[in-house]
Amino acid sequence: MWSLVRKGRTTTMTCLLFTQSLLLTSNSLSLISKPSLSSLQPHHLPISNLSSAFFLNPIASSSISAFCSKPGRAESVPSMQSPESISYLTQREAAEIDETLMGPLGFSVDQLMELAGLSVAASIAEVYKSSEYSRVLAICGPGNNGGDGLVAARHLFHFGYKPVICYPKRTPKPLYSGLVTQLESLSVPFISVEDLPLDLSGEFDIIVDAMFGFSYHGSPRPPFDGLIQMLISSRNYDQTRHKSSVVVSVDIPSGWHVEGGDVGGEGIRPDMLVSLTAPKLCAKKFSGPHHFLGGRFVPPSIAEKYKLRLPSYPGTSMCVRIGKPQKIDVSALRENYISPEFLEEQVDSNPIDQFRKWFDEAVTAGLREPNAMALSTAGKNGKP
Ligand SMILES: NC(=O)C1=CN([C@@H]2O[C@H](COP(=O)(O)OP(=O)(O)OC[C@H]3O[C@@H](n4cnc5c(N)ncnc54)[C@H](O)[C@@H]3O)[C@@H](O)[C@H]2O)[C@@H](O)CC1
Ligand SMILES: [K+]
Repeated sequence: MWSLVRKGRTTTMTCLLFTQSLLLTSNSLSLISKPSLSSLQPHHLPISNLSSAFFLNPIASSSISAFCSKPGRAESVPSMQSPESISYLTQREAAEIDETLMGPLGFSVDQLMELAGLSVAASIAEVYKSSEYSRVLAICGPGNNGGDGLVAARHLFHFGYKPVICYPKRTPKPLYSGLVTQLESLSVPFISVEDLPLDLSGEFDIIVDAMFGFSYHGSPRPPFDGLIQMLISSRNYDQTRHKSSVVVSVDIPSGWHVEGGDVGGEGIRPDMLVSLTAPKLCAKKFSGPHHFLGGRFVPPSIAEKYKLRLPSYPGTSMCVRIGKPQKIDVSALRENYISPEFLEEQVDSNPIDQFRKWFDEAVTAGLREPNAMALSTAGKNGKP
């Protein structure tokens, strides 16, 4: 919403934008005599109710795009199944389901891996928008969990992220070399463990932990012991930072016991866990803000055999959230923008032309629906 407020010789323009709606308040172009918010209220919610309302400088497109890309925004995927009511698999059950899918049920490993990796990328994109979290490091292990990471990185590339791959123990099977070739053909860089920066948060917004999945056992061997330590220490180190990289674990937080979780209490603490097929028992110990389920390929026969209670996937989505998203502090979403005074002469005399300028700015700033607006008018006395 924009309003021009006459103030002596000058006109003060206040721009209040909420949920991408533009609101012109004026008999022609929002010229009113009293710049009080209360005078606007017959047409709008009271300011205290406008949870996503911002004062902003309408000339500054960057302000508009800042509004469009609030960090950590999620939720086009619904869900909300209580974590207590869903099924968790033992390590043996997970391996058995794997064997059944790829045996009697006729799936191939690359098929399932493709769907698993796509689910991971889709879950990430639900929560961490590429406009704010573009720099991704995928750390991939030697098994299928690592393969999921390679696939996820490829999809993230196509979603607009900038992935970098650390894949220190390559598996010389055609499936894996194919995945590497696909990434290389997209010019996705590969980085060695030695070349990784000590401060991962300085270089990456998201770290995809695709080191180990449900076949992990024992203690991590090199170089993964060091990589896991890097994730842990980078997190500790970065607690003082304004923005540290987020860790997304694929299926299992690497280094955790598949059933017991982080038994020593010193393992990685991912921000997001994407369980595949069905969560494993360790996922009960996951306390991060974003738990998703992916791998939308479980046929009813498997679900029945293992008595799986899983949240249903909404629509055509490849992922579904488990549990409620963290409560959002609505007041923390609020941002104030100082609107500079400017002369009435600066406003185009033709309100349609002026509107067109502002509209073009909204389009240029990348608003999702720049044509969404509300229009209201005021009389010559400035009253609505
Ligand atoms: N339905 C399914 O079963 C599906 C499984 N997928 C993925 O496959 C994963 C399981 O894959 P895998 O069975 O290949 O196993 P993992 O990827 O869990 O890991 C196995 C590899 O890790 C190594 N390893 C195990 N313990 C280690 C340790 N302590 N230190 C160092 N290396 C160690 C093993 O030698 C082996 O190379 C799942 O977690 C999931 O991510 C998906 O790709 C597709 C669907
Ligand atoms: K993992």
